Formats: sequence, structure tokens, C-alpha cells
Amino acid sequence: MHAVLWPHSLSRQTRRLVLNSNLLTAPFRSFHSLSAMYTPKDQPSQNSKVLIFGSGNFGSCLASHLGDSQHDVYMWGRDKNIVDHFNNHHRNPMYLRDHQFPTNITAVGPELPDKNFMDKMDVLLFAIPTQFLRKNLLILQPQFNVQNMPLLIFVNKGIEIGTHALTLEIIADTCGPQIAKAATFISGPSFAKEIVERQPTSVSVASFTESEANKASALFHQPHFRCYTGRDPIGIELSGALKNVYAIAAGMSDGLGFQNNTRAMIITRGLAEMTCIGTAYGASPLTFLGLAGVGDLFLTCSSSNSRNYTVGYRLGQGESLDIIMETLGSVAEGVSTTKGVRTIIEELGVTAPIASSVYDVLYNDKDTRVAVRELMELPPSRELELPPTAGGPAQQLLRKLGLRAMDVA
Ligand SMILES: NC(=O)C1=CN([C@@H]2O[C@H](COP(=O)(O)OP(=O)(O)OC[C@H]3O[C@@H](n4cnc5c(N)ncnc54)[C@H](O)[C@@H]3O)[C@@H](O)[C@H]2O)C=CC1
Ligand SMILES: O=C(CO)COP(=O)(O)O
Repeated sequence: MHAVLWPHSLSRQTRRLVLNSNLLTAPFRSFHSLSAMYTPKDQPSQNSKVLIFGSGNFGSCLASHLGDSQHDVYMWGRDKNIVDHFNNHHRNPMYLRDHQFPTNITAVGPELPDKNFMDKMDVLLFAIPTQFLRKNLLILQPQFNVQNMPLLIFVNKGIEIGTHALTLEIIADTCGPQIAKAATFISGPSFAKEIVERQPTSVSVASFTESEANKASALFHQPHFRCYTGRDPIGIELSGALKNVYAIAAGMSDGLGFQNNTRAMIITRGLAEMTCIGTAYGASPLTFLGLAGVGDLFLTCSSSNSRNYTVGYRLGQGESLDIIMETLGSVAEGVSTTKGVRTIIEELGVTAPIASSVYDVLYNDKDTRVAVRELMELPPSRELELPPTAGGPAQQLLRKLGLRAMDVA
């Protein structure tokens, strides 16, 4: 079986020491006492009731995708005009405007759905930006029926500002460890616009609860859409969040007029940095070689359809970040995530010069050309080196979830 959390550099003895420590075993006892209360619903049927939170590009896109598969889809939006327009015309007036949506999707809102409504759902899917997740989960959590829990899926790709928490931690803080443990994450190279055109697409689906990842995979599967399941949600989340930072760097390079060699360098060195940060955090290095890692990194670093790439491109062309953010019209998670990544890098003691340069350009007014020159003038170094110590943040997170590393191996 593939060990998710232990990098090869940790000796058996160190692993045993960590596993035997009280810190790891004490919460595990309380996890067992709580587990009786938490019961997931059965496998969603061919005809599942799905409620999607978020009616932006990705929420609408996934509503369309699941509507295509004959599920009963409800899409919550916080804007009354979008909700009304959608129900009258089966079109979203703000996002994916050219797309005609299936008629089995009903928009709801702007109030958040009540307990009665949510009790009928088999699946709750969250497609809202990371920075707004905590607030919404805090409101929704009292409405959850833990004895008959729907499948919970999250598709946001970011790190929370201030706490620099992953979504898993936000879920644990707001909804408790049992719900976080069953939460499922979907990530990978998947532009909304191309999914609604039914272009062949594949994503990674991960959860600490394998049966929930399998349910999500079955729910999303279509001839033009494949899911690959895995058991490293921390690595999947970090992949999705980190690739946005390198997409900004790649866009910046293109905006400055550099061409293919430079972009290939950023993608490859970006992957090395992502893997190093992720491994030090406690994720499996292999996860970064998957769809959510190199797949999405490659996609967003090489397409002007990426909002994060676009932010970087416009910075490279000399526009100010304030103007870009005012006019982008959609979320670019990498801009806020860069702050959290900077803190994580410092705390882990990892070297990630490209991510640090993106931070300096975004938040310390560093000139983009100076950033590139300084990166190129760094002393020569070894190409690939995983960090010597690893796993602290992931172990902390596992403790919060009442899990031990060996339970997820
Ligand atoms: N667009 C894409 O192709 C993909 C996007 N994602 C991820 O999905 C997440 C959502 O992205 P998009 O839908 O593309 O963004 P978007 O900018 O198109 O839409 C954002 C949505 O969030 C809602 N929102 C804004 N403030 C809110 C608040 N305070 N509370 C609740 N909802 C709020 C907006 O009303 C809107 O519906 C992001 O984390 C993104 O990285 C993931 C894969 C692909
Ligand atoms: O993550 C995405 C596609 O996989 C979307 O990327 P952007 O948020 O940069 O547009």
C-alpha cells in the first residue's frame, strides 16, 4: 500500500517515535468515541440530488456537468439577478455567458438554503473561493444532519489568508473532525469553459475516506470526464493552491516578452518547488506528479484562459496589481494564496525562490524585471533535493482530524 505521509528520508525509528507519541494517540481515542454519531448517506444513485454552493465560472460549470448526467441539480447563488435570470433563461448572465444550461438545474438563493432543503440532498458541492469558505461553513454547519450526511465535495484551490489554513483545516474548525475526514477534494487541469464544451478532461479526487472519494468519482464520471481517486487530500489541496502561484510567475514571464525556454524553466522549477514544499508539509511527493500537480501546473502556466496567468501577464506588461484586481471580473486565488505560501515556506524552512519572488512582486513592489534577474543570478544549486525533515503541518492537521499517520497510509 502506498504511504501517503512519510517521505523516504524519515527513518523507521523516527516514524515509530512520532506514531508512539501521546500527541498523536490521544485525539485518536476521541475520534473513535465520536465516530458512532457520524453516518454518511448511501452511495449517491444515478439520480442524485446535488446542491452546489457558488454560481461563478466553476459552480455553474459543474452544475452543467452534473445536469448533463441526469442528476437533480440545485445551484445556490448570492446574487438575486443571477438566480432569477438563470431560472428564466437557463443561462448565467455573468459567467459562461454563451452556454445554454440543461433544464434540470434550479438556481436557489440569495438566502442560504435551510435545513429542510439540505436534508433532501445527497451531495453538497462547494465552489466558492477559499477566502469565503469559513464564513459560509459556519452558517451552514448547524443545518448539517451528521447522522445522514451527504457527500461533501470541495473544488476551491487556495490557502486562507491570515490563518494560512488548507480547506481541510477550515472544515475541521467549522464543522468538526468527522466531517473533515469524510470531505472529498477535486482538483486538476479543468478550465470551466472547456468542461461545458465536453472536451475530454481528467481530474484527481481525494479524501481520507476512500468510499467518499469513490462516490464523488462515480458522480462525476462521464465519457468526456474521468476521475482518478487517491488518498492524499493534503497533497491534492497543496497542488491546486501552489500551481496558482507559479501560473502568476509564468504569466509574468510571458508578459515581459520572454518565450518558451523561460516558461518551461518556470514550470519545471515550479514543480520542484511545489514538491519540496508539499513534502516538507507532509504530503506525498508523488501527488505532485499527478493531474492536480503537474497537470494543472502545465495547464495554467501555459494558457491565457487562466486568471492567475493573466494576473501575471498583466503585471509583466507593467499594469498595477490594484488595477488588475479591479478589472479581472473573477477570482484569481493565487494572489491571496501567495501570502499564505510565503508564511508556510518560512515556517518550513524550505527554499522556494520563485514563490518568494512572486510574493515580492505582488506585495513588496518589486519590479518584475529585477525579480527575474535576481532569480537568474542565484548561485548554482543541486537540481532536485527533497527536504531533510518533513511532515509537521500534516501531522498537526491529522491530529485535528483525530487521525494517525498510519490510518491514512
Ligand atoms: N474557473 C475554473 O476553471 C476553475 C475554478 N476552480 C476553483 O473554484 C473556486 C471558484 O472559482 P470560480 O467559480 O471560477 O470563481 P468566480 O470568480 O467565477 O466565481 C466566484 C463565485 O464565488 C461567489 N462568492 C463571492 N463572494 C462570496 C462570499 N462571500 N460567499 C459566498 N460566495 C461568494 C461569487 O458570487 C461567485 O459565484 C476557486 O477556488 C477556483 O480556484 C477550480 C477549477 C477550475
Ligand atoms: O484551476 C484552474 C483550471 O484547472 C483555473 O485556473 P485559474 O483560476 O487560473 O483560471
